This record gives sequence, C-alpha cells and structure tokens, in this order.
Amino acid sequence: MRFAYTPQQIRDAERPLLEAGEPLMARAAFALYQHVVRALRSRVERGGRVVVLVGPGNNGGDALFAAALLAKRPIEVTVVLLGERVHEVGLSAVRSSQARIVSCSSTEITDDLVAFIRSADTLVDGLLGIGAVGAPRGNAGKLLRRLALNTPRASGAHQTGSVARTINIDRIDESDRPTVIAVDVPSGVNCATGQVQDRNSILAADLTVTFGALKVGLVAAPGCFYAGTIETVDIGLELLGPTSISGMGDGAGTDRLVGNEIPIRELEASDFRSDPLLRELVERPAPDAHKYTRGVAAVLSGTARFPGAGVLATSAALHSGLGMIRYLGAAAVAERVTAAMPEIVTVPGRVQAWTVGSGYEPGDATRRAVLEVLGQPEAAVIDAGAIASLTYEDTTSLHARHILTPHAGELAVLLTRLGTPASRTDVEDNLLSVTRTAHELTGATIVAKGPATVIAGRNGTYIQNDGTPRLATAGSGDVLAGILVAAAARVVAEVEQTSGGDVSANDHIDWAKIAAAGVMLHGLAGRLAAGELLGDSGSRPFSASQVALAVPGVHAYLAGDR
Ligand SMILES: NC(=O)C1=CN([C@@H]2O[C@H](COP(=O)(O)OP(=O)(O)OC[C@H]3O[C@@H](n4cnc5c(N)ncnc54)[C@H](OP(=O)(O)O)[C@@H]3O)[C@@H](O)[C@H]2O)[C@@H](O)CC1
Ligand SMILES: [K+]
Repeated sequence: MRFAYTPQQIRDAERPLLEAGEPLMARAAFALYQHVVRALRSRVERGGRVVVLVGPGNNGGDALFAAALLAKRPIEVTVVLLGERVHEVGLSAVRSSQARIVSCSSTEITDDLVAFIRSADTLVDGLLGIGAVGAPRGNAGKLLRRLALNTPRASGAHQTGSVARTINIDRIDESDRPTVIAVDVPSGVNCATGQVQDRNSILAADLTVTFGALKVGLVAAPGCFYAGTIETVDIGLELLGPTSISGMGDGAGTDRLVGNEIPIRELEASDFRSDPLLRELVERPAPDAHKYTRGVAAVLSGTARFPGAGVLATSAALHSGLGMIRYLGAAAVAERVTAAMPEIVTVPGRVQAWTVGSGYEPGDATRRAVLEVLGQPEAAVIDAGAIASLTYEDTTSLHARHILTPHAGELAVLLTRLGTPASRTDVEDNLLSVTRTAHELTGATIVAKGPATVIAGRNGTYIQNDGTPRLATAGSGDVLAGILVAAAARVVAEVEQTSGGDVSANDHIDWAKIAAAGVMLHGLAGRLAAGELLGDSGSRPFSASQVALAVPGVHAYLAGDR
C-alpha cells in the first residue's frame, strides 16, 4: 500500500522536526543531488551541463543546495533565478561554488536563454513545490510557456503506478530535450488534487524526486502523468502514526491517520500477498473448497442490441476463478454466452454478488432490473445504463456493498441528479473531490473510471493507476464490471464462512479496498495483454476479450508463483 498526502499533511509532519532543528532541506537537497548525478551520467559519461530553475520558496532552496553540491564536481552548473524572492542561505551556498547564476527576476526571458535552457543535458525544476497556488505566474510561468516542455513523457505511458513499469528513464530518446527532474513535484501541478490549471505552463518531468512521502498530485490525474518516474526520499517525516479508526470495518486497526484525515491510498502488488482478504482473490483455493466457498456471481448485462457487453462481463468473471457464474440477462444474450462459454449456468439460484447494467440503455426496464438487484442483501456492481437509470429516490437504497462504476459523463449525470449539478468537464477536472462527493451523497462505493481511477468508499479513497492507455477500448468497462463482481463474490463467500452465514457481515467489508483491487487486476490484465507487464517485448494492441483472458495470468503474477 502506498499513501499520498496533501501539502497540509506534509507541513504538519514537517513542523515538529523543523522545530527540533532537523536538517530536512539538507537531506532533501543531498538526495536530489545524487539523483541528478545519476540521470546525468546515464546520458553523458563525464562533464555535462545542468541547468537549475529556482523559484521563490523552499522548493528553490532544495534546488540551490543541490546546485552547490553539483558544482563541486566537474559539471557545468547554471542556476536561473526566476522568483521575486530567493532562498538566501541556498543562494549563498551557490555563490561560494563554481555555479553560474543568471537572474531573471527583472529581465525579459530572451530566446537565447530559452535555447540555452533547452540545450542542457539535465534540467532541474525547483520553481514551485507544495506551496504553489494556481498556475505558475510571473517569470516562472512565462519561462515554462516558452520552454514548451509540457508533453507527458514516454508517450503517455503511466509511470507512477504501483507496479514497476517496463519503460524507464534510461531508455527515453533524449536527443531533443533535456532530462527533466522535478524537485518534489512538477511545477504547475496542484499537489493537493492533481489538477493542472494551465497545461501550457507546466514542466513535464522524466523523474520526480519527492521528499518525505508521495503527494496526492503525484498519484491523481492529470498531475500523475507529468511526474515521470517517482523516487520518494526518506527525510525522516513520521506520517504514518498508527491510529485505530473505530467502526471502519475490515483491516481498520491497521489504517493510519494524519491529523483527522485518512491519506489517499494506492494498492500495490505486495498487498495481494500481505492482506488476507486480497490474498483470497488471487490465491489457489483451499483444498476443501467447493463452488459456494469460492464464490458465485450473477451477471445481468448485455442486450440484443449490445450482446457483447454480456459476453465480456461474463468472460471476465469466469476467468477470475470463481466457483460458478450465472448469466441471468436477456435470453438472446444467454445463447451467445453459453455458446462461447459452456461452463456458464443460466438458471437462477444462490448468488454472492451481482453485476447489472453493462450494455444496458437507461430506461424503465433497466431501472426495474437494478432495483431488483438493490433489493438483495448481496454485493452488487452497478454499471453503465443501470447507473443512469437510478432516480434520486432510488439512490437512498444504496450501501457501501454497492459498487457504482461511472465514467466521467455518467458521474456528471449522477451528481446532477443528486442535486449537485456538474458537467463532464467539471468531473474530469475535479475527479478526486467529486468522486468523494458522490460517495458521501449515496453511501455507495464509487469507482470513477479514468486514466487514474478514483475509488471512494466508507473507509477512504484509493487511486489506482496500474493500466495502460490501451485500455481505452470498447468493452473495457464491461470487463472491469466482470472482474469487480468476481472480486465481490469471492470476498462475500469468504466472509460468509467466517461469519457463519450472517449476510450483514457484508456491510463491514472495506468495499473501497476490494473495488480498488478489482481496478488494479483490470489495469494489470491490460498491461499483460499489451506485453507491458512482464519482460521487455514492447507494447502491442489488444481487444477487450483478450483483457478478460489475461486475468488468470495476473492472478499468477500477484500470487507470486509466476
Ligand atoms: N520546510 C522545509 O524545510 C522543507 C521544505 N521542502 C521543500 O520546500 C517546498 C515547499 O516550500 P514552500 O512552502 O516555500 O513553497 P514553494 O512551493 O517553494 O513556493 C512558495 C513560493 O512560491 C510562490 N508562489 C505560490 N504559488 C505560485 C505560483 N502559482 N506562481 C508563482 N509563484 C507562486 C509563493 O509566493 P506568495 O504567493 O507567497 O507570494 C511563495 O513565495 C517543498 O515542496 C519541498 O521542495 C523540503 O526541502 C523539505 C524541507
Ligand atoms: K518543482
């Protein structure tokens, strides 16, 4: 599990250490210096030119102390001062070194200066850190727009996810731009939300060296796409003081608080080995397992018009290792489903989780189907048309065991129906906060699909960024619904055994964590199907059907018996 914090949480953790005289900035600067040297040496064998951009605050201070260290080596270091103020002690350190200082606070930013900065081997971005408010202004903003180094690196490949990427900074073509290293965060990213106010005044990093802990802006979209590879440096902050959160359900005792807020979380591959419930999702069944202890899911998806949604959701659930999958949707779809997968059962019976809505169009018939599912005590995944069919009154029957999987447009419609009008763009620009709002207004677990999916539930918020842009393909959402319903059924089956069949135990499960696990399985299945997860074979296109087929490989990968 990785945790990401807001600037306020970081400041609260820094304060006692700073008051005790701990040299936090010196630690940060030394680690930054080491990373800059490493990046420079992966590009040029000796010498090399480093340009360090320095803003008005402590982020600039980090950069200045690192510049002074760099200038002790046979490296050409130029420090460019862009703020109205400068960290004075850091500047004195640079003044007593070999580094060259260019002050831009009052002069225009010339073409020559822009060309000089762009021609560096390594460019260090110490303009703005966790103290930034809004898009970079003044000379910093002007320079960033002129530099135009604002395209996310590695052709949009997400590099911030919880599983190591196959693309790394040594393999990026460096011919036409410097290697950009962000100090703490890329300047232009809102550290608390991941928002990027002006995509023209941002410096896209190859590497972000972040201090103390991850910042929310480094894991939430779109900020995460500008961070490149993230290195977290331990400067001694104690952010994870153990705190038990009463009434928070499964695993609550190990949750940790900062102040009164739970940090944003991101599941990692290792959680599927260390967390007992997540381990159940991917491990070999127990020797005495039978169909019902492994979980039974029911799929209500696909219509005569969109039969594929039913086939894909069912296939994804089937390949997730349950005891049984019941397809209980339209008869015309059932025929196709059983033709493709003879294991599927088409008669009603005992079920531990439902999915409804993939491929359904909003309307009365869909609403009847979703209300029937919501009337059951089991868990349910509510997808696509089923979300859009819910009226305001219907949402009062939602619980944490109901996992809603809207994309931005569907979330905008849901929020508007709940009395908080939002457009698709509002949702895309504020995904983190609007997803939490949707959870608070409904009580349901909300999986807001996007390049970095936000999962908001009763026990907190997760962001998962494990996939590949190639998952933006027709049918991908249907596969996710199938993976999620399988995860839900598996967990309900497990909890049934430990609670002696008490269905109210379902309400104590940390559903946000289970949904985040499903989202992660889906992301990794996409990566596996694309050839981006294992080895180094390069990235290739795939269909949604192949993502469903890749799920067993991801189970093996996560269970650790590759
Ligand atoms: N405390 C420590 O010892 C440690 C701190 N650490 C480091 O410090 C960083 C945080 O430093 P920080 O708090 O000084 O904030 P920082 O991001 O440098 O900028 C604030 C300045 O920017 C200005 N400004 C704001 N918005 C702006 C905009 N849009 N466009 C232009 N200017 C803008 C703002 O001006 P103001 O609005 O106040 O006039 C103010 O002058 C942190 O990220 C980490 O790198 C680590 O070394 C660990 C130890
Ligand atoms: K920065």
